[in-house]
Formats: sequence, C-alpha cells, structure tokens
Amino acid sequence: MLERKKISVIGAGFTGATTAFLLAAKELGDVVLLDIPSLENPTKGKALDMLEAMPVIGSDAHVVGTSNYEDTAGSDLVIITAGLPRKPGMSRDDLVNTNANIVKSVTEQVVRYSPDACLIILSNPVDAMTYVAFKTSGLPKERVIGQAGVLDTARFNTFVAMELGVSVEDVHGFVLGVHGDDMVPLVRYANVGGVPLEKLLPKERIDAIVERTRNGGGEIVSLMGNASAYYAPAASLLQMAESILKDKRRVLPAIAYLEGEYGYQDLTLGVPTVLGKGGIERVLELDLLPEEKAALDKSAASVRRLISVLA
Ligand SMILES: NC(=O)C1=CN([C@@H]2O[C@H](COP(=O)(O)OP(=O)(O)OC[C@H]3O[C@@H](n4cnc5c(N)ncnc54)[C@H](O)[C@@H]3O)[C@@H](O)[C@H]2O)C=CC1
Ligand SMILES: O=C([O-])CC(=O)C(=O)O
Repeated sequence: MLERKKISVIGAGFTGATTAFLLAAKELGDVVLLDIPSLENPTKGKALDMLEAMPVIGSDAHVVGTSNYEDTAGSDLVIITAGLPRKPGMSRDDLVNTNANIVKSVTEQVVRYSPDACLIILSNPVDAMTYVAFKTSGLPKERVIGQAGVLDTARFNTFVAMELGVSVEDVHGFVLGVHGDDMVPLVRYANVGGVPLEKLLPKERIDAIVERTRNGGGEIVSLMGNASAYYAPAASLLQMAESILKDKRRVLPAIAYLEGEYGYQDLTLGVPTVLGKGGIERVLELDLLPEEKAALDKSAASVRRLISVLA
C-alpha cells in the first residue's frame, strides 16, 4: 500500500536516477527527479521511463522529472546527489570546492520549497558536503544526514560473506568515521549470525577485508573508468529513506552533525544513529578501545581538514 509521501531526488545522474527508480519501485512515495535546466528533457525522459515501469512492477508511485524547484515543494525527504563524481586517479576530496558550490546552491533552493523535509546528502566528499548542507540549510541538525556508513558497511559485509561462504543477510559489520581512506571498520563489533567475526576469520584475512572496504569506491572507479559506483550507493540511500519515511528507527551508521558526541564539536562524521521520522532520532555512543578512538580521531581530523578548506 502506497503511503503518499513526497520524495525529491536532486541530481538525475547515475546515483540519482537509480535511487529514484528504487524508491518508486518500492512504493515509498511519489518521486520528483530534478537536474539542471540544460538537462531538463533527459530528466523528464528518465522519469517518464520509470513511471512506465510501474504498471509492470505493481507500484502506484508517481515519478516526474523537472528542473524547477517549485515541483519539489512540500517534500518529506530530499536526497541530494548533485555534483561531480571522481575519475580514476582522483580522490573524493579533489571534488570539494566544485561540489561545495553545487551543494550550497541546491540546498538553498531545496529548503526554500521544503522547509520541513529531512535531507540526505550523497555528493562527495560527503562528510564535508553534509557540513555544507547543514550550515546552509538552517535546519535542525537531526534533519541533515549524510550517507556513507550504510554503503561502507555493505561492502564490508559483502566481502565477509564471500570469504566465509555464508548469506550476506547474516553478516553484520559496522563501519564508522569518514567516507574515505581513514574510515573505521569496527571489527570488534562485527558478527556473523551473532558469532564475533574475530572468532571466524584469522586476523590477516580480516585485515585484507578492511583494506578492500577502505578502497571499495576506488575499486569500482578504476573498473568503470567514466563513473563511480551507483547501484550500492542507491540501495544504501533507499535503506536510509525507508527508515525515515516509515519511522522504522533502524540503527544505521550515518553522517551526523556532532555537538560533543564522541568528543567532537562542530563536525560532521559517520556514527551509529537511529533513523526515524524526525531524521536522526539518536546518536548511539559506543565504548571504544583506545586504538579505535585513535582511528576515529584520525577520521575526524581528515574531515576537519576539508571543512577548513571551505571556511
Ligand atoms: N556518499 C557516497 O557514498 C557516494 C557519493 N557519490 C557522489 O555522488 C555524486 C553523484 O554521483 P553520480 O550520480 O554518479 O554522478 P553523475 O555525474 O552521474 O550525476 C550527477 C548529476 O548532478 C547533476 N548536477 C550538477 N550540478 C547540479 C545542480 N546545481 N543542480 C542539480 N543537479 C546538478 C548533474 O547534471 C548530473 O546529472 C558525486 O559527487 C559522487 O562522488 C557517489 C556514490 C557514493
Ligand atoms: O568512490 C567514489 O567516488 C564514490 C563513492 O563515494 C563510493 O562509491 O564509495
């Protein structure tokens, strides 16, 4: 049964279009897909193509394409994917200035028409872009959320399931911190069907999985050449969107604006959260060992460096 929520997806490229399709197919709400005016017709075309898939899929969600922010008015949720993706040889951080300008102007328009929405930010470097969106929007911190940890954890879980030959459904990893080389896979908290991962795999295999997870985005970029990942990022956005729109209160890692949690002030960073209808309902503070806290501090420092470039 379709709950008539309104979801806007800004940026109709690889991640935005894939996300819009998943949201509509799962009947999470009516979807508005928006891109820049020079891409208005292709955006309308993508949206119409998605809409025409709905009778086959069995979803009554509406999908429209536009370049006009008036069409996004009154959204319950806005997902921001607008911005450049990196090319092989680039880091996510190389996108910081270009994408900060885009995210800033998009956020201004979005909140003008949807002041009550929750925002989920995908554009990279996503920790810093979440900071930009939060500061620009003037929204309460609970309603500006960045996507990183669901995707990084999904990659970790994929590699663990492959290594052990078990269902991905039973692998529960936990990746916090920055969406970059200094991300923090909390191996001590990872389990497979309730059994601690450290009891199932030797340290060197776990280290290899951690390393592959850290490079997960880069591995895809070097294979694809002209694009970065979009299926797993879109699936991650879908999971976060569903938890918010249905007030499921799932415990998911997400980028939150921190005011003292984990000892950080005025910083956006990936932490465990409870996602519900108000956005980030709660940040969960875990006990960290000194080496885990040191890794999170390194992660925090790399986000701070980027934010200071923008100031
Ligand atoms: N946080 C994460 O886990 C992930 C982040 N990303 C990031 O998401 C962003 C989008 O990636 P893709 O969709 O693959 O790129 P893409 O190039 O396929 O799509 C980006 C779209 O944004 C649009 N755009 C640019 N400026 C805009 C503006 N001012 N207003 C509205 N739309 C605008 C472009 O026209 C383009 O259609 C990139 O920055 C990428 O690095 C991608 C995957 C995962
Ligand atoms: O690697 C990239 O540039 C896109 C991204 O953030 C990811 O796939 O993790």
